[in-house]
Amino acid sequence: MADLWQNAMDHAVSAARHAGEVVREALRDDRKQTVMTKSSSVDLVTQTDQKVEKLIIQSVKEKFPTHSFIGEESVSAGEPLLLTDAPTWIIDPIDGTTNFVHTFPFIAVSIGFSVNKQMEFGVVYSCLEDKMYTARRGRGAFCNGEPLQVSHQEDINQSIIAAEFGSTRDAETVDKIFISLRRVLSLPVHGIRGAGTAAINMCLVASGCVEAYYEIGIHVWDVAAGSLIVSEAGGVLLDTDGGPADLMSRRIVAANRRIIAERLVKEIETFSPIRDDAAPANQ
Ligand SMILES: O=P(O)(O)O[C@H]1[C@H](O)[C@@H](O)[C@H](O)[C@H](O)[C@@H]1O
Ligand SMILES: [Mg+2]
Ligand SMILES: [Mg+2]
Repeated sequence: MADLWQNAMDHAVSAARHAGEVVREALRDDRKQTVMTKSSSVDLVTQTDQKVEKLIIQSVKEKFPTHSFIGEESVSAGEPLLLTDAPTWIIDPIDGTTNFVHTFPFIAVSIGFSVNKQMEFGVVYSCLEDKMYTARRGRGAFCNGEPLQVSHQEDINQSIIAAEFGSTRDAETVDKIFISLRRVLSLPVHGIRGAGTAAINMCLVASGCVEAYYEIGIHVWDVAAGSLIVSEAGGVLLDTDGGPADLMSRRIVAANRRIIAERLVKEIETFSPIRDDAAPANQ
């Protein structure tokens, strides 16, 4: 049977690689980046985020004019965040913008692709590591062409967990984040790490470098591509309440094994940010 989406995935890989060149070029350009803010004073965006997203979307439209898009910076500029059954490109042009602004070396271009609301492929390009993570539904996950396999560890006390502080800094949210961190650290676990980008955290789960990653506050574009890379590497995805993963819920647990995911969920002080598919406030 002809593989309908391989051509689209090949385009996603070349678009992500080109986007990575634009990111590296911007880092080499010593003219000061204009840094803007979105939902909070620490939720950063730059002209490079916006430029990269436009480049990716334009290149896709030329080849796949009927496809739909959910792009982080397009949504921020007012485009609807609507996931339909249509072939949809779910794009985070720079995942790890704070890292980009500070040249902290974990910066990803994340491109997920869904049809009938099911991920068909995911591409995450770690620009400074030159690592191209890819997954095609039912066909495994890879990094630069090498197969990926999650960790075999089933004891959370022998695990490293990835977590992030996010960009919401109100006292109530910060308290909940620290309650979870304290509980997880005190299990104890071997360590807690954070790359500063959800997409790369998920690729670290898929690579077997960390046993699990969790976060509350992310968006669908942060995790769409990484979710397929994790599951195709043999991993498990849950919501932070222990239910099935829901890419629009703004909550994610990605783990190597269900036993690790479910043990982790017991320690997470979960809460519910406004969903990505919630009706706009002014309706
Ligand atoms: O805004 P970008 O695209 O950099 O995405 C990151 C979020 O900004 C962080 O709050 C969040 O904690 C994650 O790091 C996420 O990847
Ligand atoms: Mg992001
Ligand atoms: Mg981003």
